[in-house]
Amino acid sequence: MGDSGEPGRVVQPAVIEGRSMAVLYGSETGAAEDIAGELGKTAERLHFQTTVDEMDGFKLSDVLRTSLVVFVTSTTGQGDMPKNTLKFWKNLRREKLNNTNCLAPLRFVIFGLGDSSYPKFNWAARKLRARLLQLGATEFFRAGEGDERHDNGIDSIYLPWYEELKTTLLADYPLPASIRPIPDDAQLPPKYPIELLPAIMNTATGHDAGTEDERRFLASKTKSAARSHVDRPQPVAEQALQDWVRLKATFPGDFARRDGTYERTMPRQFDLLDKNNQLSDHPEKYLLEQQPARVSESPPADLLPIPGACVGTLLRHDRVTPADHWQDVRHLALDLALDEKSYSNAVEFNGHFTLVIWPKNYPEDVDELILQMGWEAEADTPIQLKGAAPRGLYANNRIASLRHLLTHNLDITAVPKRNFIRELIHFTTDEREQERLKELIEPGNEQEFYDYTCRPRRTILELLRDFTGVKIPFRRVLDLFPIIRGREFSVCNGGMSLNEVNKNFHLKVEILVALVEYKTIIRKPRQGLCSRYLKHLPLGTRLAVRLKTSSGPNLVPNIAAAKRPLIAIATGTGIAPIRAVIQERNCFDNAGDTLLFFGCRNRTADFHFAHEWSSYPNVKVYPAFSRDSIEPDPETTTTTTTTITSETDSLATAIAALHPEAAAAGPYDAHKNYVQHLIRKHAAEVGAFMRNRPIVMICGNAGRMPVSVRAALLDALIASEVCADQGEAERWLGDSGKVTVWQETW
Ligand SMILES: Cc1cc2nc3c(=O)[nH]c(=O)nc-3n(C[C@H](O)[C@H](O)[C@H](O)COP(=O)(O)O)c2cc1C
Repeated sequence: MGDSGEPGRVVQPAVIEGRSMAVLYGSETGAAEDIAGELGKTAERLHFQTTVDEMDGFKLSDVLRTSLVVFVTSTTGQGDMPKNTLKFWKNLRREKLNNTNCLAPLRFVIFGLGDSSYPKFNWAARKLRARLLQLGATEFFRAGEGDERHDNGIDSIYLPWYEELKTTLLADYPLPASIRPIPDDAQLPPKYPIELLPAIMNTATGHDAGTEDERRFLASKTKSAARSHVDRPQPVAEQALQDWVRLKATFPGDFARRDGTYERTMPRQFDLLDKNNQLSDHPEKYLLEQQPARVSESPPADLLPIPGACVGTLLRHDRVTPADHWQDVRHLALDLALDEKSYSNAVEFNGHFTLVIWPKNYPEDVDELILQMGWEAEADTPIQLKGAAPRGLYANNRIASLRHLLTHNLDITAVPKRNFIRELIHFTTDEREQERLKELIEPGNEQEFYDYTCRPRRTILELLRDFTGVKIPFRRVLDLFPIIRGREFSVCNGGMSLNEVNKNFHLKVEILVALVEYKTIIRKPRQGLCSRYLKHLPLGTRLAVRLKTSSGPNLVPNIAAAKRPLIAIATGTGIAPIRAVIQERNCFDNAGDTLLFFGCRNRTADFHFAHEWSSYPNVKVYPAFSRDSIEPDPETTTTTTTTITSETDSLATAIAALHPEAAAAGPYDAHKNYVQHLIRKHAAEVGAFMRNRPIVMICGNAGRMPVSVRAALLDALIASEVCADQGEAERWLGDSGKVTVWQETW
């Protein structure tokens, strides 16, 4: 044990004059932030004085005072910079900096995170890199571009890039002969240590914790809290079996094999489930059991001090898919109480919003972690941060207790990242566990790591169950556990419907949420943290939420925009932003026509908002039911306003000429019924819209869907003779003077 009471040695990086590094990230959902955190730790081990921060937390002038800067940024929206880089980016783009060579002293490197199914792949990183070079900065190592579409996601490109970067840093920035890199078996000092405050006023009770009374009170509270952890004793036989299995395991291969066999035989993409509001269309991979996971006590309703948040009260909470449907989709409505300024900003915006919700952990999970880590004695004592709080931690400086922090702020059910596992090595004295943990993150073992973590979506809590020797010192929790991030949901209503609450400065917002629930072969059915939290939220619950304007262009800024034709293509809950935009457009007189291509499984199960479209005479719907009979029945389809037009022979011939292989199987891929097939089928109408400067929205599943939809739009442009060939069609679709394309896929 070190003198801090922690196992292992703690080594402070040396202070070496002129050796500093800033790792600056731009991140929407945390992937780039994780990578920045890992790079920051590596830099510390190489004795760089290191700062890790979002780009907007850093001034341009500070960049020049740092020896090396590593930029890590994802791309969002339609090739846009993430929100937490916009200030920095605006500064960098100032015209007066042009031709000044003002960044000549800067040595930098950049790693981008993107998704190649978007046409503007990794544009944020590319734009940033181009501007830095233009202003005279020098790249000290090659840029990297991670792609979510690769087999192991971003890691496929990132890991080799990271290893090479480390080697380059050591070679090009050698340490003085007397100083060696901090080895992996030594710990870095904590960045966000917390301390217990037994002697301060306990705000919850009003008692002075320093008095005899308070000490007794806290002691009894702690005791009962400790007792509450063991309210679910494990049957002896079950325990013995688990111990035996663990003993026999040659980890991690054995665990991974047992856990991964099933998934490995299925198509990939399992890791995509990590996204918000998303459930990829492969139910056979997660085989959700119909009985819900056991629900105990709900998370407490405390409202966190989230900047820019308002209080939302749950007005509506309906499951909109049948109980026997594989996917549980919820339609929620909240009454948001805004201040006057936020209200008028929102009303003036006219565009479409996202709602950010911060989920919480369930008390039973928190209890389990406390017991497992042996934190019973400290769990209910007030705590205080010793220094600055990590970004995104929305808590008062003086926090009610460790239990409170674990419930409201720390994501104890996240999928463990490599960095987390690396740190755990310091906190077990069991050599076999240390070996297993090391093996898991060793270069070359990426597949094992994926099979053990991402693919079965094993949670941190479950990992700690497998490594019972790990005891994390409570002072380190903020350094180890990820912070619970707000989850963003596309608001699915707009226009007049926002004002249905009828109270001053209140807005009614609705969201459509596909609950992320599935079962892998390891133990229990899984639910995303937010899905589990939302699923059991009773009406009337008050939540701290943030209403954000969506990234990218506002699609309905004025009447002229509302009059433009709209080609909307959605799958599943991707209908959410489209419904909002249709409602917003139809607040204006003579709003333009809409062609809506909507893909789902069944007319009766997940044709979301089907009954609503008939109230808009300017909206024509073409539904693609992938699991119903191949061709929608014209009779019943017209009742939902869709008129199936019979296509001309010449159009069919034109499509067949473009895709002879499909034509051989029958016209318009007759064996399939996805949105892209309907776009081709109705190419004449699509073409007519294309001639009139339409807005094109593509929303829903990421991956193949947007790529196939774009290919179908190109085909439609050619088949309808708007464009002569593929090249012209591509230029047409890429020309913002002819068409505005807006994509939101996840
Ligand atoms: C709404 C949305 C828009 C996106 N737009 C792009 C894009 O235009 N180009 C791209 O390469 N990747 C795009 N992506 C993919 C992200 O850059 C990628 O998933 C990245 O790993 C996210 O990192 P983050 O969690 O740090 O934001 C988009 C993702 C989402 C959810």
